Amino acid sequence: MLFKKVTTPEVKTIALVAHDNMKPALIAWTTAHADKLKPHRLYATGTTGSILESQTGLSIHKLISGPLGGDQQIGALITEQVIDMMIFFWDPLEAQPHDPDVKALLRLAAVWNIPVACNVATADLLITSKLFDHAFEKDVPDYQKYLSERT
Ligand SMILES: O=C(CO)COP(=O)(O)O
Repeated sequence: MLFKKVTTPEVKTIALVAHDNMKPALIAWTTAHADKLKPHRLYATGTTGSILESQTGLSIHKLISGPLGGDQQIGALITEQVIDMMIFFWDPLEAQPHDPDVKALLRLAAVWNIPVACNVATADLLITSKLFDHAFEKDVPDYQKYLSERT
């Protein structure tokens, strides 16, 4: 795969997602960091977004609920390079009906070099990074080159 440099902007688009048993942890984390999150554009799967909005007062663009396709919507936004960062507290102790979608979302986040936090410790590291509020460069797949070499 050929890669190219892109700049992740200062104001980021951040996806927030949590499975049901992990929602309390995401609510607590989002509440604790609401001031730092507020300047950024926030997206979430349906239930997570509705709860976070009502509990934190943050404005959140809500997608479909995860089991009904929300994980796939976030994955699609990653391939369109809309999402810059993802906080996804998936449940390591309970199988989900949409496990294939969860795996697909995590795979696309890896393909597109998205910073992802799957637990509170990593989320804390990301949000306290000096790059959280600054632009930074990263490598992503160079789709135009990929296409031109295959056609
Ligand atoms: O299932 C999810 C992620 O896989 C989250 O979906 P909800 O936010 O709708 O609960």
